Amino acid sequence: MTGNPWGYGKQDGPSVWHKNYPVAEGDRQSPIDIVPHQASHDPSLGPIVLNYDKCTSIKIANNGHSVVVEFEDSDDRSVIQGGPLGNPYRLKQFHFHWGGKDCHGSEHTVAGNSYASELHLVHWNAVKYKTFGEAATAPDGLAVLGIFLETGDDHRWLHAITDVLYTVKFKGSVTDFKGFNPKCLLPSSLHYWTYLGSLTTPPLHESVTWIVVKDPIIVSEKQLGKFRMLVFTGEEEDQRIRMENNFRPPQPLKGRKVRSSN
Ligand SMILES: NS(=O)(=O)c1ccc(C(=O)N[C@@H](c2ccccc2)c2cnnn2CC(=O)NCCCS)cc1
Ligand SMILES: [Zn+2]
Repeated sequence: MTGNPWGYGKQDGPSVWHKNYPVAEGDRQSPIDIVPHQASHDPSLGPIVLNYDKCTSIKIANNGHSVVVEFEDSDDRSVIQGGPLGNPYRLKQFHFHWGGKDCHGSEHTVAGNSYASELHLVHWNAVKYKTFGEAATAPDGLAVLGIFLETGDDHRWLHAITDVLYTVKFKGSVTDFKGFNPKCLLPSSLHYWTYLGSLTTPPLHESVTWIVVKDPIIVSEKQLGKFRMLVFTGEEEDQRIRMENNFRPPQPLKGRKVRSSN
């Protein structure tokens, strides 16, 4: 396996990604700092609709950048629609970004404030594109639902994930992970901000309609701490680099409009 093409360290982190991925300096990069009072309220923005009842989770994996739960996406069994979306988008995976301490870790910030972590539910436009890879390079190819995580009380459903993280400690490890419905990780209100952006990791394709939910979910410090026992490195490597601070900082808005649902 070739060396790490990109990462979050000094030598291979967000500040040098532009060298191999020039789109890093593009006009619709993510994440961004969301300034609520500058977002324009758009009454035509309907509610987000999640049809996850038939969703089929398959596995949980450490891909060397984050911990990812993958879903069966060969049909429209679990989709997101409504809001700014013109058609349903298929759930493919979800993953997290987090910090080394609770004061930072999210990718999007709100009026300059970071949350401890951010959950990304990644969907693709299977109406217009044949594969995820094709959709990932199209301007309307992907829709990512972002949920902030804040520390406080224990989150009863996040245990299903934090209790198995030890099985995917090393880069490249994968474990069966069936029967998990991510609807249990959403806050009660799905009021959101939405804007046109990009993947927040290389290849940084400008293909994402971002839907960032305003209300955070609350998880305990203990639960969040379990994400930090993952490592970026493979089991066979002699270096063990703790997986934390796997977030890209906010990028220039470049004149984009952020809209808010009610
Ligand atoms: N943070 S985010 O929600 O904006 C986000 C969402 C999805 C992807 C993604 O699917 N990336 C893979 C991909 C495969 C085919 C075409 C393009 C992109 C890829 C490329 N090299 N590795 N991967 C796996 C990967 O990065 N998976 C997502 C883990 C987030 S840290 C990346 C970031
Ligand atoms: Zn992400």
